[in-house]
Amino acid sequence: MTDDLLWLWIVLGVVLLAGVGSALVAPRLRRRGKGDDGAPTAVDEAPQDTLAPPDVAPVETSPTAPALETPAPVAGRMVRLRDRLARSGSPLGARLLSVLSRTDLTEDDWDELEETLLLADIGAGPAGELLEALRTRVRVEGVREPAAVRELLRSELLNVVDPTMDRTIATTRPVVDGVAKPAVVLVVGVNGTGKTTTVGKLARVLVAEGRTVVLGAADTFRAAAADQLTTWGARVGVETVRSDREGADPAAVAFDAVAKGSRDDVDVVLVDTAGRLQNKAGLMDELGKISRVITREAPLGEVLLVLDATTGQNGMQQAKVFGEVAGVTGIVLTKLDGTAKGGIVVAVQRELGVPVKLVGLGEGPDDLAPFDPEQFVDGLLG
Ligand SMILES: Nc1nc2c(ncn2[C@@H]2O[C@H](COP(=O)(O)OP(=O)(O)OP(=O)(O)O)[C@@H](O)[C@H]2O)c(=O)[nH]1
Repeated sequence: MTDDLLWLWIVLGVVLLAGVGSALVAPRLRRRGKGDDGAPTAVDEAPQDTLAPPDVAPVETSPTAPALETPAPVAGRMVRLRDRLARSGSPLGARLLSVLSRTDLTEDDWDELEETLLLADIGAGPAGELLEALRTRVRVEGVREPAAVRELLRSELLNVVDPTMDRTIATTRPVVDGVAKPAVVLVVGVNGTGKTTTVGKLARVLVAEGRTVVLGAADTFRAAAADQLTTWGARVGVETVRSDREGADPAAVAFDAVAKGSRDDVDVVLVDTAGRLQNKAGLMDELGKISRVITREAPLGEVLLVLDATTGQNGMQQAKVFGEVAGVTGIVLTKLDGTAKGGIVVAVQRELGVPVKLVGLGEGPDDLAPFDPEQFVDGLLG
């Protein structure tokens, strides 16, 4: 009886093994050659790697993170602007100096000076003040020496640029109810002036100074703007908060960015916005909502208005609208490398009553400098 049972088990085992073996071998044969009817199967035509056994896991190729860049030091960047202004075709200062150095200045000479100033976009008000001051000093001091004339012009130009204005960017962290919040900087302006680029460059300036930063891509009008900003941030290890939906609520993105900045305990949150609003009421609504929503999470430390220096007086009207609706606290004058008309610095400060704090000097990642009136005037004088 026991022997019979043993044989039964052996026979069952052999049958089972034969079944499993053929089940494994048959598909392999089909893969290698033909189907049952000898015709090539769909599997034959498939690329070889699709036949890998399921227990071989696909290799995860995570995208290689870009190597982090080290932003250039901030000190000395203005020197580059000074040199560029000085080398530009016909520096404002050189023309002013050539007229001022004439003996016995006539009314025609003064008219020529005025015209030169107006052509440099300095604006009628500041031009009048500058000429008045120069007339008085030339009459009283009777300056003739080229070096003395230069010094006289330098000090009067410096006066109209106003070295007393506070040009620091408010990036000191505010403390609310005993908790340190990130300093929030909102960047506004007409589209194409260089807002996104400026936010990216400013992030690099802050990183160069050892600050931690989060970016908010609240320019939801153009999906590419968020991509552009994300790339700027990634290059220096800075995260960007964005919405994947084009046309998403910019205030919601701004809020999320500031909330993330608070959670991550970062020093500064920079928020980029869109500038494509059709009318003043729409602009006021959108920027008003962004500011209100941000301040629920942290105080708004700075509102920077980005202006394109090459648009000269034409950009002033738009600048004024932004100035009225956005509570601007500082100006970023971009593309100063593309104009010899440095006078716009003076005009825009006068029109808006706020200082130029940063200037754009080119398309390079570190072509943004804290504005320095003395270096600027030296550049104008050539
Ligand atoms: N030469 C020069 N070009 C600049 C400067 N700043 C920005 N640009 C260029 O200006 C162009 C527009 O810049 P963006 O930063 O995209 O402008 P934006 O205001 O964000 O534009 P929207 O997103 O359309 O609202 C880009 O080609 C920048 O490289 C600067 O200081 N000098």
